[in-house]
Amino acid sequence: MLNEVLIESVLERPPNSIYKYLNSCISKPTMLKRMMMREMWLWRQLGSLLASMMSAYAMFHRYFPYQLPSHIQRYTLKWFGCVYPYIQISFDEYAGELHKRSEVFTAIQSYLSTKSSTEAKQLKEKEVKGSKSLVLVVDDNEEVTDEFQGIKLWWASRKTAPRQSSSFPFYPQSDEKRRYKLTFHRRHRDIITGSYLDHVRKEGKAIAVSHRQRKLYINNPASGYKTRKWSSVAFDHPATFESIAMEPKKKEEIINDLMKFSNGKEYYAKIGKPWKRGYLLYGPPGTGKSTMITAMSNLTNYDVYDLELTTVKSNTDLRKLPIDTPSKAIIVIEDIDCSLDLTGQRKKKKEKDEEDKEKKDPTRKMREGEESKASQVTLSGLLNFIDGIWSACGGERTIVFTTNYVEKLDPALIRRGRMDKHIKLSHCCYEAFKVLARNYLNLDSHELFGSIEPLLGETN
Ligand SMILES: Nc1ncnc2c1ncn2[C@@H]1O[C@H](COP(=O)(O)OP(=O)(O)OP(=O)(O)O)[C@@H](O)[C@H]1O
Ligand SMILES: [Mg+2]
Repeated sequence: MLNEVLIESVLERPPNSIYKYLNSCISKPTMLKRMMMREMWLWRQLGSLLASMMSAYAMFHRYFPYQLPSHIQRYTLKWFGCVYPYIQISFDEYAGELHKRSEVFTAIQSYLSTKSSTEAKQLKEKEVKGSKSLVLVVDDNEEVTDEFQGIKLWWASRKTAPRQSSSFPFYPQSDEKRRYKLTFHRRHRDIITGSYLDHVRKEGKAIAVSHRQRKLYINNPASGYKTRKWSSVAFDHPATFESIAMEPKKKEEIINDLMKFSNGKEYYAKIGKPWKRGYLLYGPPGTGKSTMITAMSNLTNYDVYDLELTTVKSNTDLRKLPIDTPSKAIIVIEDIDCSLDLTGQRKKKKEKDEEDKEKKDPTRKMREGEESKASQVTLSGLLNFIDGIWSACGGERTIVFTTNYVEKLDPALIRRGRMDKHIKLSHCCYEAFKVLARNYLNLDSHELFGSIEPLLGETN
Protein backbone atom coordinates (compact mmCIF):
# COMPACT_ATOMS: atom_id res chain seq x y z
CA MET A 1 0.00 0.00 0.00
CA LEU A 2 2.86 2.29 0.88
CA ASN A 3 4.44 1.81 -2.52
CA GLU A 4 1.15 2.51 -4.32
CA VAL A 5 0.74 5.87 -2.52
CA LEU A 6 4.30 6.80 -3.42
CA ILE A 7 3.90 5.88 -7.11
CA GLU A 8 0.53 7.66 -7.42
CA SER A 9 1.82 10.88 -5.87
CA VAL A 10 4.85 10.82 -8.20
CA LEU A 11 2.82 10.17 -11.36
CA GLU A 12 0.32 12.95 -10.58
CA ARG A 13 3.05 15.61 -11.05
CA PRO A 14 4.44 17.06 -14.32
CA PRO A 15 7.73 15.36 -15.44
CA ASN A 16 9.95 18.40 -14.66
CA SER A 17 8.75 18.60 -11.08
CA ILE A 18 9.15 14.86 -10.30
CA TYR A 19 12.85 15.21 -9.48
CA LYS A 20 12.16 18.15 -7.14
CA TYR A 21 9.33 16.29 -5.43
CA LEU A 22 11.39 13.10 -4.81
CA ASN A 23 14.16 15.19 -3.36
CA SER A 24 11.75 16.83 -0.93
CA CYS A 25 10.40 13.38 0.09
CA ILE A 26 13.89 12.26 1.10
CA SER A 27 14.99 15.48 2.84
CA LYS A 28 11.85 16.45 4.82
CA PRO A 29 9.88 14.23 7.32
CA THR A 30 6.55 13.98 5.44
CA MET A 31 3.35 12.03 6.17
CA LEU A 32 4.66 9.18 3.99
CA LYS A 33 7.74 8.85 6.14
CA ARG A 34 5.63 8.70 9.30
CA MET A 35 3.51 5.90 7.83
CA MET A 36 6.59 3.89 6.96
CA MET A 37 8.00 4.25 10.43
CA ARG A 38 4.77 3.17 12.08
CA GLU A 39 4.60 0.06 9.91
CA MET A 40 8.17 -0.87 10.82
CA TRP A 41 7.38 -0.42 14.49
CA LEU A 42 4.40 -2.76 14.22
CA TRP A 43 6.54 -5.47 12.58
CA ARG A 44 9.14 -5.15 15.30
CA GLN A 45 6.46 -5.55 18.01
CA LEU A 46 5.02 -8.64 16.32
CA GLY A 47 8.45 -10.22 16.03
CA SER A 48 9.22 -9.72 19.72
CA LEU A 49 5.79 -11.11 20.69
CA LEU A 50 6.39 -14.26 18.63
CA ALA A 51 9.85 -14.68 20.13
CA SER A 52 8.53 -14.42 23.70
CA MET A 53 5.72 -16.89 22.91
CA MET A 54 8.19 -19.41 21.55
CA SER A 55 10.49 -19.06 24.54
CA ALA A 56 7.48 -19.49 26.89
CA TYR A 57 6.45 -22.64 24.98
CA ALA A 58 10.01 -24.03 25.20
CA MET A 59 10.15 -23.30 28.94
CA PHE A 60 6.79 -25.02 29.50
CA HIS A 61 8.06 -28.15 27.75
CA ARG A 62 11.35 -28.08 29.62
CA TYR A 63 10.10 -27.59 33.16
CA PHE A 64 6.64 -29.30 33.09
CA PRO A 65 6.04 -33.01 32.33
CA TYR A 66 4.45 -33.69 28.95
CA GLN A 67 1.53 -35.55 30.62
CA LEU A 68 0.42 -32.37 32.38
CA PRO A 69 -2.24 -31.30 29.83
CA SER A 70 -3.87 -34.75 29.90
CA HIS A 71 -3.72 -34.69 33.73
CA ILE A 72 -5.40 -31.32 33.80
CA GLN A 73 -8.10 -32.57 31.43
CA ARG A 74 -8.63 -35.75 33.47
CA TYR A 75 -8.95 -33.98 36.79
CA THR A 76 -11.23 -31.37 35.29
CA LEU A 77 -13.51 -34.14 34.03
CA LYS A 78 -13.32 -35.92 37.40
CA TRP A 79 -14.26 -32.78 39.23
CA PHE A 80 -17.01 -32.12 36.71
CA GLY A 81 -18.28 -35.72 37.19
CA CYS A 82 -18.72 -35.11 40.95
CA VAL A 83 -20.98 -32.17 40.28
CA TYR A 84 -22.72 -33.36 37.07
CA PRO A 85 -25.23 -36.13 37.93
CA TYR A 86 -25.73 -37.52 34.41
CA ILE A 87 -24.00 -40.43 32.72
CA GLN A 88 -23.33 -40.67 29.00
CA ILE A 89 -22.81 -43.84 26.96
CA SER A 90 -21.60 -43.70 23.36
CA PHE A 91 -22.35 -46.26 20.68
CA ASP A 92 -20.07 -45.98 17.64
CA GLU A 93 -21.20 -46.97 14.17
CA TYR A 94 -18.03 -48.87 13.44
CA ALA A 95 -16.39 -50.92 16.14
CA GLY A 96 -13.77 -53.61 16.58
CA GLU A 97 -10.51 -54.24 14.82
CA LEU A 98 -12.11 -55.01 11.47
CA HIS A 99 -14.24 -51.86 11.64
CA LYS A 100 -17.43 -53.79 11.04
CA ARG A 101 -20.71 -51.93 11.33
CA SER A 102 -21.80 -52.41 14.91
CA GLU A 103 -24.95 -54.53 15.35
CA VAL A 104 -25.88 -52.57 18.47
CA PHE A 105 -25.67 -49.29 16.51
CA THR A 106 -27.97 -50.72 13.80
CA ALA A 107 -30.43 -51.94 16.45
CA ILE A 108 -30.46 -48.51 18.13
CA GLN A 109 -31.01 -46.84 14.74
CA SER A 110 -34.04 -49.04 14.08
CA TYR A 111 -35.33 -48.52 17.62
CA LEU A 112 -35.04 -44.75 17.35
CA SER A 113 -36.61 -44.73 13.89
CA THR A 114 -40.02 -45.33 15.50
CA LYS A 115 -39.47 -42.71 18.23
CA SER A 116 -37.97 -40.16 15.88
CA SER A 117 -40.82 -40.22 13.38
CA THR A 118 -43.08 -38.73 16.05
CA GLU A 119 -40.61 -36.60 18.01
CA ALA A 120 -37.55 -35.46 16.09
CA LYS A 121 -37.82 -32.35 13.97
CA GLN A 122 -35.14 -33.39 11.53
CA LEU A 123 -35.29 -36.82 9.96
CA LYS A 124 -33.57 -38.31 6.98
CA GLU A 125 -34.32 -41.20 4.74
CA LYS A 126 -31.91 -44.06 5.13
CA GLU A 127 -31.29 -46.64 2.46
CA VAL A 128 -31.28 -49.92 4.35
CA LYS A 129 -30.08 -52.93 2.39
CA GLY A 130 -32.90 -55.43 1.95
CA SER A 131 -35.56 -53.15 3.41
CA LYS A 132 -38.96 -53.22 1.74
CA SER A 133 -40.14 -49.83 2.96
CA LEU A 134 -38.81 -46.32 3.47
CA VAL A 135 -36.77 -46.06 6.69
CA LEU A 136 -36.58 -42.70 8.45
CA VAL A 137 -33.82 -42.17 10.98
CA VAL A 138 -32.82 -39.32 13.31
CA ASP A 139 -30.76 -36.75 11.45
CA ASP A 140 -27.23 -35.86 12.64
CA ASN A 141 -27.08 -33.73 15.78
CA GLU A 142 -30.76 -34.27 16.51
CA GLU A 143 -32.08 -35.37 19.92
CA VAL A 144 -34.87 -37.71 20.96
CA THR A 145 -36.24 -38.45 24.43
CA ASP A 146 -37.35 -41.86 25.61
CA GLU A 147 -38.98 -43.27 28.71
CA PHE A 148 -38.45 -46.66 30.30
CA GLN A 149 -40.13 -47.78 33.54
CA GLY A 150 -40.80 -44.13 34.35
CA ILE A 151 -37.16 -43.12 33.74
CA LYS A 152 -36.45 -40.35 31.29
CA LEU A 153 -33.54 -40.74 28.87
CA TRP A 154 -32.07 -38.69 26.05
CA TRP A 155 -30.66 -40.03 22.82
CA ALA A 156 -28.53 -37.80 20.60
CA SER A 157 -27.16 -38.51 17.16
CA ARG A 158 -23.63 -37.16 16.57
CA LYS A 159 -21.44 -37.04 13.52
CA THR A 160 -17.64 -36.72 13.40
CA ALA A 161 -16.21 -35.03 10.32
CA PRO A 162 -13.65 -37.01 8.30
CA ARG A 163 -10.03 -36.59 9.37
CA GLN A 164 -7.84 -34.64 6.93
CA SER A 165 -4.96 -36.80 5.75
CA SER A 166 -2.44 -33.94 5.63
CA SER A 167 0.79 -35.81 5.00
CA PHE A 168 -0.47 -37.96 2.14
CA PRO A 169 -3.21 -36.05 0.34
CA PHE A 170 -3.54 -38.77 -2.31
CA TYR A 171 -4.74 -41.31 0.31
CA PRO A 172 -8.53 -41.65 0.53
CA GLN A 173 -9.98 -39.76 3.48
CA SER A 174 -11.72 -41.66 6.23
CA ASP A 175 -15.53 -41.59 6.09
CA GLU A 176 -17.78 -39.64 8.43
CA LYS A 177 -18.29 -41.44 11.70
CA ARG A 178 -21.60 -41.51 13.48
CA ARG A 179 -22.44 -42.34 17.05
CA TYR A 180 -25.41 -42.34 19.35
CA LYS A 181 -25.07 -40.85 22.82
CA LEU A 182 -27.38 -41.94 25.59
CA THR A 183 -27.71 -39.65 28.62
CA PHE A 184 -29.44 -40.60 31.87
CA HIS A 185 -29.30 -39.86 35.58
CA ARG A 186 -26.64 -41.85 37.41
CA ARG A 187 -29.08 -43.25 39.99
CA HIS A 188 -30.66 -45.35 37.16
CA ARG A 189 -27.36 -46.83 36.04
CA ASP A 190 -28.26 -50.47 36.79
CA ILE A 191 -31.64 -50.43 35.07
CA ILE A 192 -30.33 -48.64 31.99
CA THR A 193 -27.18 -50.70 31.48
CA GLY A 194 -29.12 -53.88 32.18
CA SER A 195 -32.71 -54.20 31.12
CA TYR A 196 -33.13 -50.97 29.11
CA LEU A 197 -30.26 -51.58 26.69
CA ASP A 198 -31.38 -55.18 26.27
CA HIS A 199 -34.90 -53.92 25.52
CA VAL A 200 -33.53 -51.46 22.91
CA ARG A 201 -31.48 -54.20 21.22
CA LYS A 202 -34.42 -56.62 21.04
CA GLU A 203 -36.95 -54.01 19.91
CA GLY A 204 -34.54 -52.63 17.32
CA LYS A 205 -33.89 -56.07 15.86
CA ALA A 206 -37.61 -56.84 15.73
CA ILE A 207 -38.29 -53.53 13.93
CA ALA A 208 -35.49 -54.22 11.45
CA VAL A 209 -36.93 -57.68 10.75
CA SER A 210 -40.41 -56.26 10.16
CA HIS A 211 -38.99 -53.71 7.66
CA ARG A 212 -36.92 -56.39 5.92
CA GLN A 213 -37.79 -57.61 2.45
CA ARG A 214 -38.37 -61.33 2.85
CA LYS A 215 -36.47 -63.57 0.48
CA LEU A 216 -36.75 -66.93 -1.18
CA TYR A 217 -33.44 -68.77 -1.44
CA ILE A 218 -32.40 -71.76 -3.50
CA ASN A 219 -29.21 -73.71 -2.93
CA ASN A 220 -26.48 -73.42 -5.57
CA PRO A 221 -24.99 -76.58 -7.04
CA ALA A 222 -21.94 -77.40 -4.95
CA SER A 223 -18.68 -76.17 -6.50
CA GLY A 224 -15.71 -74.06 -5.36
CA TYR A 225 -14.81 -73.36 -1.75
CA LYS A 226 -15.84 -69.72 -1.96
CA THR A 227 -19.07 -70.19 -3.92
CA ARG A 228 -22.11 -68.83 -2.14
CA LYS A 229 -24.32 -71.65 -0.98
CA TRP A 230 -27.62 -69.85 -1.57
CA SER A 231 -29.03 -67.50 -4.24
CA SER A 232 -32.08 -65.40 -3.50
CA VAL A 233 -34.98 -63.45 -4.95
CA ALA A 234 -37.47 -61.14 -3.22
CA PHE A 235 -40.38 -63.12 -1.82
CA ASP A 236 -43.82 -61.51 -1.88
CA HIS A 237 -46.43 -64.22 -1.67
CA PRO A 238 -49.82 -63.08 -0.39
CA ALA A 239 -50.88 -66.39 1.23
CA THR A 240 -51.60 -66.07 4.94
CA PHE A 241 -53.22 -68.26 7.57
CA GLU A 242 -56.42 -66.21 7.16
CA SER A 243 -56.68 -67.24 3.52
CA ILE A 244 -55.90 -70.92 4.13
CA ALA A 245 -58.99 -73.07 4.23
CA MET A 246 -58.83 -75.55 7.10
CA GLU A 247 -60.49 -76.31 10.41
CA PRO A 248 -60.20 -73.20 12.60
CA LYS A 249 -59.07 -75.24 15.62
CA LYS A 250 -56.28 -76.91 13.69
CA LYS A 251 -55.23 -73.62 12.18
CA GLU A 252 -55.07 -71.97 15.59
CA GLU A 253 -53.00 -74.84 16.94
CA ILE A 254 -50.44 -74.43 14.13
CA ILE A 255 -50.30 -70.65 14.59
CA ASN A 256 -49.78 -71.01 18.35
CA ASP A 257 -47.08 -73.61 17.80
CA LEU A 258 -45.19 -71.34 15.40
CA MET A 259 -45.47 -68.29 17.64
CA LYS A 260 -44.38 -70.29 20.68
CA PHE A 261 -41.36 -71.45 18.72
CA SER A 262 -40.36 -68.01 17.44
CA ASN A 263 -40.64 -66.53 20.97
CA GLY A 264 -39.05 -69.55 22.61
CA LYS A 265 -35.37 -68.59 22.77
CA GLU A 266 -35.24 -68.80 26.58
CA TYR A 267 -37.26 -72.01 26.64
CA TYR A 268 -34.89 -73.81 24.25
CA ALA A 269 -31.89 -72.51 26.17
CA LYS A 270 -33.45 -73.75 29.42
CA ILE A 271 -34.10 -77.29 28.19
CA GLY A 272 -30.71 -77.44 26.43
CA LYS A 273 -31.98 -78.00 22.89
CA PRO A 274 -30.96 -76.17 19.72
CA TRP A 275 -33.57 -73.59 18.75
CA LYS A 276 -35.12 -75.37 15.79
CA ARG A 277 -38.31 -77.21 14.96
CA GLY A 278 -39.35 -79.67 12.28
CA TYR A 279 -42.73 -79.72 10.51
CA LEU A 280 -43.96 -82.53 8.30
CA LEU A 281 -46.77 -81.49 5.95
CA TYR A 282 -48.41 -84.43 4.27
CA GLY A 283 -51.56 -85.07 2.28
CA PRO A 284 -52.91 -85.52 -1.24
CA PRO A 285 -51.73 -83.25 -4.08
CA GLY A 286 -53.19 -79.75 -4.18
CA THR A 287 -54.32 -79.62 -0.56
CA GLY A 288 -52.25 -76.56 0.38
CA LYS A 289 -48.88 -77.84 1.63
CA SER A 290 -46.77 -75.34 -0.32
CA THR A 291 -49.30 -72.60 0.43
CA MET A 292 -48.93 -73.29 4.14
CA ILE A 293 -45.14 -72.81 3.95
CA THR A 294 -45.75 -69.33 2.55
CA ALA A 295 -48.28 -68.59 5.29
CA MET A 296 -45.69 -69.74 7.86
CA SER A 297 -43.15 -67.35 6.38
CA ASN A 298 -45.61 -64.46 6.39
CA LEU A 299 -46.56 -65.16 9.99
CA THR A 300 -43.06 -65.50 11.42
CA ASN A 301 -41.23 -63.14 9.04
CA TYR A 302 -38.70 -65.88 8.28
CA ASP A 303 -36.98 -66.27 4.90
CA VAL A 304 -37.65 -69.44 2.93
CA TYR A 305 -34.71 -71.67 1.93
CA ASP A 306 -35.84 -74.11 -0.71
CA LEU A 307 -33.35 -76.97 -0.52
CA GLU A 308 -33.04 -79.07 -3.67
CA LEU A 309 -31.34 -82.20 -2.40
CA THR A 310 -30.40 -83.52 -5.85
CA THR A 311 -27.98 -80.61 -6.38
CA VAL A 312 -26.10 -81.26 -3.12
CA LYS A 313 -23.11 -83.35 -4.05
CA SER A 314 -22.31 -85.17 -0.84
CA ASN A 315 -23.15 -85.56 2.82
CA THR A 316 -20.22 -83.28 3.63
CA ASP A 317 -21.69 -80.47 1.52
CA LEU A 318 -25.07 -81.00 3.13
CA ARG A 319 -23.53 -80.84 6.58
CA LYS A 320 -21.95 -77.47 5.77
CA LEU A 321 -25.22 -75.89 4.68
CA PRO A 322 -26.43 -74.94 8.19
CA ILE A 323 -23.30 -72.77 8.62
CA ASP A 324 -24.32 -70.68 5.62
CA THR A 325 -27.96 -70.51 6.62
CA PRO A 326 -28.73 -67.63 8.95
CA SER A 327 -31.33 -67.69 11.68
CA LYS A 328 -35.00 -66.80 11.05
CA ALA A 329 -35.16 -69.34 8.27
CA ILE A 330 -37.59 -71.97 7.03
CA ILE A 331 -35.61 -74.69 5.29
CA VAL A 332 -37.95 -76.54 2.95
CA ILE A 333 -37.51 -79.90 1.26
CA GLU A 334 -40.51 -80.41 -0.99
CA ASP A 335 -41.68 -83.91 -1.95
CA ILE A 336 -39.09 -85.52 0.26
CA ASP A 337 -40.29 -89.00 -0.76
CA CYS A 338 -39.11 -88.56 -4.34
CA SER A 339 -36.14 -86.18 -4.06
CA LEU A 340 -33.49 -88.90 -3.53
CA ASP A 341 -33.02 -92.61 -2.84
CA LEU A 342 -33.04 -92.21 0.89
CA THR A 343 -33.66 -95.71 2.16
CA GLY A 344 -30.90 -98.08 3.27
CA GLN A 345 -32.20 -100.99 1.16
CA ARG A 346 -32.29 -98.99 -2.03
CA LYS A 347 -28.75 -97.81 -1.44
CA LYS A 348 -27.52 -101.37 -0.98
CA LYS A 349 -29.22 -102.42 -4.22
CA LYS A 350 -27.72 -99.47 -6.05
CA GLU A 351 -24.25 -100.26 -4.76
CA LYS A 352 -24.62 -103.89 -5.87
CA ASP A 353 -25.65 -102.78 -9.38
CA GLU A 354 -22.64 -100.46 -9.48
CA GLU A 355 -20.28 -103.29 -8.49
CA ASP A 356 -21.70 -105.56 -11.20
CA LYS A 357 -21.27 -102.90 -13.85
CA GLU A 358 -17.71 -102.19 -12.65
CA LYS A 359 -16.76 -105.85 -13.04
CA LYS A 360 -18.12 -105.96 -16.58
CA ASP A 361 -16.49 -102.67 -17.73
CA PRO A 362 -13.67 -101.28 -15.50
CA THR A 363 -13.16 -98.06 -17.56
CA ARG A 364 -16.83 -97.08 -17.41
CA LYS A 365 -16.44 -94.78 -14.39
CA MET A 366 -13.75 -92.68 -16.05
CA ARG A 367 -15.83 -92.29 -19.18
CA GLU A 368 -18.88 -91.33 -17.22
CA GLY A 369 -17.09 -88.65 -15.24
CA GLU A 370 -20.06 -86.30 -15.53
CA GLU A 371 -22.55 -88.80 -14.20
CA SER A 372 -20.43 -89.59 -11.18
CA LYS A 373 -21.02 -85.98 -10.12
CA ALA A 374 -24.63 -86.88 -9.22
CA SER A 375 -25.74 -86.40 -5.63
CA GLN A 376 -24.32 -88.87 -3.12
CA VAL A 377 -26.46 -87.70 -0.22
CA THR A 378 -27.66 -90.58 1.90
CA LEU A 379 -30.35 -91.00 4.52
CA SER A 380 -27.76 -90.81 7.28
CA GLY A 381 -26.45 -87.55 5.79
CA LEU A 382 -29.95 -86.10 5.82
CA LEU A 383 -30.57 -87.24 9.39
CA ASN A 384 -27.36 -85.52 10.43
CA PHE A 385 -28.36 -82.39 8.55
CA ILE A 386 -31.61 -82.23 10.51
CA ASP A 387 -30.32 -82.79 14.00
CA GLY A 388 -26.59 -83.49 13.91
CA ILE A 389 -24.07 -81.31 15.74
CA TRP A 390 -23.67 -78.98 12.75
CA SER A 391 -27.38 -78.34 12.59
CA ALA A 392 -27.12 -76.48 15.90
CA CYS A 393 -25.06 -73.68 14.25
CA GLY A 394 -27.21 -70.58 14.17
CA GLY A 395 -30.67 -71.15 15.63
CA GLU A 396 -34.26 -70.04 15.15
CA ARG A 397 -34.73 -72.28 12.16
CA THR A 398 -37.58 -74.50 11.11
CA ILE A 399 -37.26 -77.44 8.75
CA VAL A 400 -40.32 -78.34 6.70
CA PHE A 401 -40.79 -81.53 4.68
CA THR A 402 -43.71 -81.96 2.34
CA THR A 403 -44.86 -85.27 0.93
CA ASN A 404 -47.85 -86.89 -0.73
CA TYR A 405 -46.86 -90.34 0.57
CA VAL A 406 -45.95 -90.19 4.22
CA GLU A 407 -45.94 -93.99 4.48
CA LYS A 408 -43.02 -94.16 2.05
CA LEU A 409 -40.72 -92.23 4.37
CA ASP A 410 -38.21 -93.86 6.68
CA PRO A 411 -39.56 -93.79 10.27
CA ALA A 412 -36.21 -92.40 11.50
CA LEU A 413 -36.63 -89.39 9.22
CA ILE A 414 -40.00 -88.35 10.55
CA ARG A 415 -39.85 -89.47 14.17
CA ARG A 416 -40.99 -86.88 16.73
CA GLY A 417 -38.00 -84.85 17.77
CA ARG A 418 -36.81 -84.63 14.18
CA MET A 419 -40.15 -83.72 12.64
CA ASP A 420 -41.76 -82.37 15.81
CA LYS A 421 -45.14 -81.61 14.33
CA HIS A 422 -46.96 -83.71 11.75
CA ILE A 423 -49.68 -81.74 9.94
CA LYS A 424 -52.12 -83.54 7.73
CA LEU A 425 -53.65 -81.45 4.96
CA SER A 426 -56.65 -83.18 3.65
CA HIS A 427 -59.50 -82.58 1.25
CA CYS A 428 -61.89 -79.77 1.95
CA CYS A 429 -64.16 -80.13 5.01
CA TYR A 430 -67.22 -77.94 5.72
CA GLU A 431 -65.26 -75.47 7.90
CA ALA A 432 -62.61 -75.10 5.20
CA PHE A 433 -65.33 -74.65 2.60
CA LYS A 434 -66.75 -71.71 4.58
CA VAL A 435 -63.32 -70.01 4.55
CA LEU A 436 -63.11 -70.44 0.78
CA ALA A 437 -66.64 -69.06 0.33
CA ARG A 438 -65.67 -66.02 2.42
CA ASN A 439 -62.36 -65.49 0.58
CA TYR A 440 -63.63 -65.97 -2.94
CA LEU A 441 -67.30 -64.87 -2.74
CA ASN A 442 -67.48 -62.65 0.36
CA LEU A 443 -70.19 -64.95 1.71
CA ASP A 444 -70.62 -65.76 5.37
CA SER A 445 -73.88 -67.65 4.92
CA HIS A 446 -76.07 -68.85 2.11
CA GLU A 447 -79.21 -70.95 1.75
CA LEU A 448 -77.18 -73.71 0.07
CA PHE A 449 -74.72 -74.00 2.97
CA GLY A 450 -77.21 -76.26 4.76
CA SER A 451 -77.17 -78.86 1.98
CA ILE A 452 -73.40 -78.53 1.34
CA GLU A 453 -72.48 -79.46 4.92
CA PRO A 454 -73.84 -83.06 4.88
CA LEU A 455 -72.49 -83.61 1.37
CA LEU A 456 -68.93 -82.65 2.40
CA GLY A 457 -69.31 -84.83 5.50
CA GLU A 458 -70.29 -87.78 3.32
CA THR A 459 -67.31 -87.42 0.94
CA ASN A 460 -64.96 -86.72 3.87
N1 LIG B 1 -56.37 -75.31 2.16
C1 LIG B 1 -56.28 -74.43 1.18
N2 LIG B 1 -56.67 -73.18 1.37
C2 LIG B 1 -56.59 -72.26 0.40
N3 LIG B 1 -56.14 -72.53 -0.82
C3 LIG B 1 -55.74 -73.78 -1.08
C4 LIG B 1 -55.80 -74.80 -0.08
N4 LIG B 1 -55.36 -75.94 -0.62
C5 LIG B 1 -55.02 -75.64 -1.88
N5 LIG B 1 -55.23 -74.36 -2.16
C6 LIG B 1 -55.00 -73.70 -3.45
O1 LIG B 1 -54.72 -74.72 -4.37
C7 LIG B 1 -53.52 -74.49 -5.09
C8 LIG B 1 -52.54 -75.65 -4.88
O2 LIG B 1 -52.09 -75.63 -3.56
P1 LIG B 1 -50.63 -76.08 -3.13
O3 LIG B 1 -49.67 -75.89 -4.23
O4 LIG B 1 -50.32 -75.42 -1.85
O5 LIG B 1 -50.87 -77.61 -2.91
P2 LIG B 1 -49.81 -78.71 -2.49
O6 LIG B 1 -50.39 -79.48 -1.39
O7 LIG B 1 -48.50 -78.11 -2.27
O8 LIG B 1 -49.75 -79.59 -3.80
P3 LIG B 1 -48.62 -80.64 -4.24
O9 LIG B 1 -48.67 -81.79 -3.30
O10 LIG B 1 -49.01 -81.03 -5.60
O11 LIG B 1 -47.34 -79.89 -4.19
C9 LIG B 1 -52.96 -73.17 -4.62
O12 LIG B 1 -53.25 -72.21 -5.60
C10 LIG B 1 -53.74 -72.85 -3.36
O13 LIG B 1 -54.06 -71.49 -3.33
MG1 LIG C 1 -46.60 -78.31 -3.25
